[in-house]
Amino acid sequence: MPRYIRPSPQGVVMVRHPRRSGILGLTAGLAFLSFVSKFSEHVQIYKAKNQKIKGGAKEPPAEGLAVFMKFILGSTCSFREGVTVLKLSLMLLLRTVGSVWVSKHWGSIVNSVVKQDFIRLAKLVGEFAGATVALSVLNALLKYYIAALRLQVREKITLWCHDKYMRPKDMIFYKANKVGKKIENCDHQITSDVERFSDVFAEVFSQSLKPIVDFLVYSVELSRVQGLTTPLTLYSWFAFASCVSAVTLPPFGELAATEQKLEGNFRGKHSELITNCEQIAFLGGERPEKDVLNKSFAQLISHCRRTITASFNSEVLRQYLNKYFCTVIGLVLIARPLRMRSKDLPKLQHDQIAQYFTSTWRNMEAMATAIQDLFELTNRIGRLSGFASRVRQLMHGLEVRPPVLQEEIEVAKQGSHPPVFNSGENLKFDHVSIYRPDGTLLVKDLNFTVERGQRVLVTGGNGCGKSSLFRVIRKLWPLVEGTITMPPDKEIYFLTQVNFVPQGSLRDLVIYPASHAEMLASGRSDEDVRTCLRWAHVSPTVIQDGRAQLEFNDQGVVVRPALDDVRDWQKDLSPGQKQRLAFARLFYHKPSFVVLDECTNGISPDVEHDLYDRCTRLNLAVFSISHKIELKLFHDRELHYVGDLQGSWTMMECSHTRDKITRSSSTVKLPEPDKAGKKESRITYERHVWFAE
Ligand SMILES: Nc1ncnc2c1ncn2[C@@H]1O[C@H](COP(=O)(O)OP(=O)(O)OP(=O)(O)O)[C@@H](O)[C@H]1O
Repeated sequence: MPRYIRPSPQGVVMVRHPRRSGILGLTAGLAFLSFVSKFSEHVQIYKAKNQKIKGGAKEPPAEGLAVFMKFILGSTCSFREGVTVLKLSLMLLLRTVGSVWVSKHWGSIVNSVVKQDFIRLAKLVGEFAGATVALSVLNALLKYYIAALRLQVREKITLWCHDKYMRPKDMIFYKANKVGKKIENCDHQITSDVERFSDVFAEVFSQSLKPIVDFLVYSVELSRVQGLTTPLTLYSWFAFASCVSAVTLPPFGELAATEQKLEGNFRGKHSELITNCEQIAFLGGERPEKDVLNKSFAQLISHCRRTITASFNSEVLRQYLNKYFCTVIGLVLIARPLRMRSKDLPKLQHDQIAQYFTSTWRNMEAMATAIQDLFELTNRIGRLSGFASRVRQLMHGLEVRPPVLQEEIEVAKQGSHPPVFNSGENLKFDHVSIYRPDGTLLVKDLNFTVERGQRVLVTGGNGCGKSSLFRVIRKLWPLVEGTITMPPDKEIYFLTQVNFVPQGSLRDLVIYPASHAEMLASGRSDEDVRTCLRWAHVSPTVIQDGRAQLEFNDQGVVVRPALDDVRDWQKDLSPGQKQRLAFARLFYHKPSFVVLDECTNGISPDVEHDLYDRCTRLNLAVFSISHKIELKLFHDRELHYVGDLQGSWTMMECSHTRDKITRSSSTVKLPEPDKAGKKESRITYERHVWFAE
């Protein structure tokens, strides 16, 4: 029971030993904080576990927020972020000190008003006006450091992800999206999930530090003025209220993670629409595609609805217990020292009571807000742990790719043809078998050699594994069995069916992935680039008939781009022009071996033939994958995949040249037997053109 009410330079104090009470208040405050942190963590883990069990999943989450944060921030953040955190903490501390000063000053102002001491009032108001300038700067700095922390964390995590995603030679960007255990909507996770995590992290950090600091400062202040009874009563009340709210608290972490997943799916559907918009437009697919978009959006919305409904019950209780009923308790606590003081003490002046009431009420209000914010943090921390678990999964998925075809490789290692890559002049296959990432055999026991300058046509039915052979050579898929001897990676060049158009100038399109500076450093010039464009029939220079091979109409103006021109090539170039540009790039790099994977579909036969001749003149070993049998004329041998379950294949001569006439022939199956009952027909091609040496 308070024995004294005495004015002091720090305001009206109601206890005999204010300093000792303050220290006890601090200790009690720290103990309460530790309870709050353990409580939130346990509630989240318990709720998530409950949710998983209800949802039928086997495993409860093994790790809490602390482990996620240690992994994410420990792998990415550094000294710079540490300094920002320190600065932010300092600002938060200073702002709380400022708020305590405002409470006390307010008490003094009320005291002067009640006493009608206008000279003192003017002095106090003047002080208030001056000191709050510093508080304004402090608030602005606080916002600045929160934004800076958010940006820095996002920057560090995103760059870390880019480093792993685009790690040279590992091709994680391909494997994570195409092979084995994929990372779902990887693009969305790197762009959106990381951003959301950084936002919520900075928010939680700033909003958790403030209530913690406020809570401790006001605990000390209230204990010092009123004794331990007031803070302990408030702690007990809030602990009780939180236990009650926890029963209705939804698993915010799980809900936030699911929401992000559904957001990613929804965005992925829009991306698919953009990628395939032309095909869909030709097919008139608006209705089914709209259904796909709406279905994905409906899943997202219904999840969000479930989340807000789940929050409703807990919110009603929290509002009443933490906000309104708490005011009732506060009023009882504030009146208690006045009501219970000893009769023998001197009578209190009105101004003293007004000062005591104003500053204590403000402190009490501030502490109650701080405690409420601490429990409110449970929601925010829940959301943070949801985002953190997704970012952690993403980072883990980028860092550690689960092995593909491991069992098959282990078996092969015990046999006589373990998987080996050797380096050598020619491309050589010794007992090589190709498997799909799911373990299906595509080709068995390939044995042949391709020397520089030789041309091999790879044929076979759709999906029999023609392109897969080259995925293994390029190490996109693992080699399971046999030895591949090959020149260095940079000596083998791949032109794929779907043409990729890099960004940049026309020159960049040809020299990709080299930069302009690298081109100059290697002694190559723009003239080389122009020559390659001409060889590939895509030169912007008028050669004959007043037209250039590369020209297009831009709003009524004929554009023939210069090498330095940067345009939206994806839009400006037709599919055939893109394929020709890919050949210009090939001629620029002049590798020893080139794989042409159905990359001439949009090119007219005269140009196609000239491009093949050019490859021969440049002495490139050519591997062509094509269904066009007339291309046999441009190849020496044919590797044919039978497409059976045993992975059979044949290798045969496919053209011969005599008297400057090249001939090739194929036997094709007829759709139905002809009048004579023949089921097959033989087609022969001849080529009389002979290119100048
Ligand atoms: N990333 C992948 N993961 C798993 N399977 C794949 C992957 N890419 C392709 N496949 C499968 O591997 C098989 C062989 O594909 P591949 O592209 O080599 O066939 P192809 O003979 O080149 O066919 P086409 O003539 O139609 O181009 C197909 O069944 C295909 O569905």
